[in-house]
Amino acid sequence: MAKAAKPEERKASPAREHVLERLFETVQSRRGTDPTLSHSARLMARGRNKIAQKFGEEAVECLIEAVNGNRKELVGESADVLYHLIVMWVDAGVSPEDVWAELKRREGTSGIAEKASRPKEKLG
Ligand SMILES: N=c1c2ncn([C@@H]3O[C@H](COP(=O)(O)OP(=O)(O)OP(=O)(O)O)[C@@H](O)[C@H]3O)c2ncn1[C@@H]1O[C@H](COP(=O)(O)O)[C@@H](O)[C@H]1O
Repeated sequence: MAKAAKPEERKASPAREHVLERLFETVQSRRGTDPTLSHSARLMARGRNKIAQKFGEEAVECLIEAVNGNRKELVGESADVLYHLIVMWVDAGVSPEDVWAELKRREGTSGIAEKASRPKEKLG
């Protein structure tokens, strides 16, 4: 009988990672296409400020659902945030691999320890 993987040996769900990568590829393929046929193309044609504004709006809607304890709505708003974040990555030339690499670089470093290691800001 196969042994159950220890928590540290368990791989991240492939489906979770792949859906974001597929979405990235889809949005990237929409760049410069007909904005009447693709919401992503329309959003990117409206420019970086509009993309950033939409991301900010979706993030605020997401945090409102979290604060209000609306689990189902939080799931939907989270999907909106991720979609708009991916549009922002495509527009800025950032790839999912860039972000995964940064997350992997941080693996195992506590946020508390990282903050404590920062150079102290000078006062006054
Ligand atoms: N995940 C999404 C996704 N989430 C949200 N949205 C759209 O985002 C829009 C948000 O509506 P809003 O009124 O807030 O935004 P807006 O139309 O820019 O409005 P204003 O700022 O002008 O007021 C809606 O049209 C949603 O359908 C998405 N549109 C596309 N995707 C994914 O992107 C793929 C490619 O889509 P297209 O680029 O449309 O082909 C799709 O197959 C999906 O997988």
